Amino acid sequence: VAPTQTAQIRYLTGLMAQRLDVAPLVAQSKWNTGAAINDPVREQAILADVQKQALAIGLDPRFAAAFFQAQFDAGKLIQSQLHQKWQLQKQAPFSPAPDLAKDVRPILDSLTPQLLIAIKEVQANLCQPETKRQLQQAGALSRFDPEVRDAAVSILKCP
Ligand SMILES: C=C(O[C@@H]1C=C(C(=O)O)C=C[C@H]1O)C(=O)O
Repeated sequence: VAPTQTAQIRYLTGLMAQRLDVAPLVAQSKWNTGAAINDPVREQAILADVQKQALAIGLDPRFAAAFFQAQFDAGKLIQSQLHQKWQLQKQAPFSPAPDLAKDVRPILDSLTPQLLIAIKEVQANLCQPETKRQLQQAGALSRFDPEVRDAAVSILKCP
């Protein structure tokens, strides 16, 4: 396996992990405000932006959108698991709680252009036999549970 390919997969999965790490903050702020975990309006706004940015860097906008939808789904799984746990524990509101609009969404948005560059690099290698294994065994994603990992990674496959 070319070292550059390994480095590209590490870069991508590192960014995916950074994005998933934001999900507990989203879950906390939504726990406090009672806002729904699923926010289709926000998702559509991100996807519109993602498609525009993808076009600008010569990446297939449909692939970019499908990738981000998978990352939303993985993040929402983390949020649902946490809300379920907090319900059982009768968790009190978090204090201090992160503000979704001011503190949390800017982190997600700042990762978007980096993720787009990273998936553009990896997309070219999706049909190489080692890529699948490297994606599934990526160290950066190993701390998420298999369901979450699968939701995030399975979109990255040979077409
Ligand atoms: C992260 C949020 O929650 C959900 C997950 C999203 C994401 O991963 O970007 C976007 C919208 C929501 O469905 C949010 O509302 O900002």
